This record gives sequence, C-alpha cells and structure tokens, in this order.
Amino acid sequence: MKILSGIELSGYITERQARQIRQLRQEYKVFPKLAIVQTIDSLVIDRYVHLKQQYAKDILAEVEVYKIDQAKLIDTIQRLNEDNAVHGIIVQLPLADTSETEQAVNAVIPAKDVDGLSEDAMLTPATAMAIDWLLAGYNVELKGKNIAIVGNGRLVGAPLARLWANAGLNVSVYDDTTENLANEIRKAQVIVTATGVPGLITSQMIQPGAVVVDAGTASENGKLIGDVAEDVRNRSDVTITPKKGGVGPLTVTALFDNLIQAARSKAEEL
Ligand SMILES: Nc1nc(=O)c2c([nH]1)NC[C@@H]1CN(c3ccc(C(=O)N[C@@H](CCC(=O)O)C(=O)O)cc3)C=[N+]21
Repeated sequence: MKILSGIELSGYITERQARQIRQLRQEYKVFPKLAIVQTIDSLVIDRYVHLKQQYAKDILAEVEVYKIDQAKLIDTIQRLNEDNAVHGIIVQLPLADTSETEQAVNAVIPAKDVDGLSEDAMLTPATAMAIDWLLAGYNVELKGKNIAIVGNGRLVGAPLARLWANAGLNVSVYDDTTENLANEIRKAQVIVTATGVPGLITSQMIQPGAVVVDAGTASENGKLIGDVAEDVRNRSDVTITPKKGGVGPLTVTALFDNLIQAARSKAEEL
C-alpha cells in the first residue's frame, strides 16, 4: 500500500501561504480574515472549526466564528458580505435546518465565497482543489484514466466532478445507490469516494494497482471514519489516502489558499 499523505503535502503549501500573508500584512496592510458561520452545536463540527482556527494561527490569518441561531443566518451573512475587514465567509455545513442550505450558500457574495459552494462561485471549491493537489503532488496522471467519483454531494463529489469534467477528464459519478456499483468501480483506475457510508468501498471492487482517495467523513463515537473498508488497506498494490492526514488537512489548506486569493484581490483594489 502506497500512501497519499495530505498532511505532508500541506506542509509545503503552508509555508508559501505564510509568506504570502506576511506580504499582504506588511506591504498592503491587508489582514486576511475568514468568518465562519455555524448553526449547529456539535462536537464534530466544533472540531472542524477548531482545526481551521489552528491552521489560521500558523499562517497569521484571522478567523472569527459566529455560532448563531439559524434564524439570524441570512442577516449575518449579509452583514459579513458588507464588512470590509472580512475577506472570506464560510457557512459551516450541515446547517441545523438543511432545507436552507441552498439559500445560505448562495447568500455569500462570490468574491468572499472561499468554499466555492455558491452557484456563481469564482473560487475553486476547497475539497475539489485539495484532491486535485493531492493527486498532482504524488504524480498520479489523470489524463486517459477512468475516474470514478462515488458520492455527488455539495462539498466534495459534485464540485470535483465539475472541476475534472471541465478539464476534459473521463469522470463517472456514482453513489451508494448505484446498481452494480462494484462492476462500475472495478473499471476505474482512480476512485474518489465521499459518500459518508462507512465501509462502502471494499477490496473486491478495486482493480489491481488502483488509486483510492477516501474523502468520506462519517463519524462514529466521535471518531472520523471514511468510506473505504479495512480490507482495501491491506492490499499492497493499492495507492490510498491514510485514515488520518489525507484529504482533510489539505482541504483546510485549500480553503486558506482561497482566502489569500480573496484578500489579494482586495489589496489590488487599494
Ligand atoms: N462549508 C463547509 N466547508 C467545509 O470545508 C466543511 C464543512 N462545511 N463541513 C464539514 C466538512 C468536514 N471538513 C473537514 C476538514 C478537515 C478535516 C481534517 O483535517 N481531518 C483530520 C482529522 C481531524 C481529527 O479528527 O482530529 C484528518 O483527516 O486527518 C476533516 C474534515 C470540512 N468541512
């Protein structure tokens, strides 16, 4: 088993980001700030938010967390849209009431949409960017390969499929309800999975020498658990993301790359 280490790759990018932020602060007096809006009080969500705050500290970015009642969500987003000191806004998903997800992510103005989740997003969605970086960083050639994306969610599957289809790659999108999922996935040399169904992807679905990216984030007893079954990790021919330190940390890094870009656009206006 060969490992695709997101944490290792992110180390290099973090250094570059710290330099970029130092320059923005010193030369332009722009202090990149991310606002995180959260409507659920849960340990898992709190931990994700905490990871972003920790990362920000390392690169000298600023983070403000708004834990609010969902009734105030749209108002809060609009206020942050207008706040000149805020360069990026993320609506931490899931929302307490998921029926408003569409409306909420679309309320973020495109220039500050560092998650890249709204319909008119200008920036690349962070998780898609992270997975793209990870494979490029480990020299995994995507051109000419059959790529299976399992899961068509708003955070990972859908934006990644769009990114890669636009790049002319051969992507097929499935989910946990696809009939004969095993047969479909077996055709792929590269598999990205983000369904949140633990153990969905088993060894018998995976062709020899395949590359597997597990971006599933189900949680069981407060522990993060991916989509890939244990038997896949026992294979010596497969290249795969680790249980910890895979896509997750790179997603945070990608998010801050978008924040830096948003802050730079602001600096150029000055
Ligand atoms: N609007 C929005 N944007 C998001 O980007 C977003 C979101 N909502 N909602 C929740 C998911 C989840 N997510 C993760 C980020 C980092 C790790 C991460 O770094 N995980 C560590 C482990 C962390 C630990 O459990 O200690 C790892 O994989 O090694 C995981 C998951 C971002 N999300």
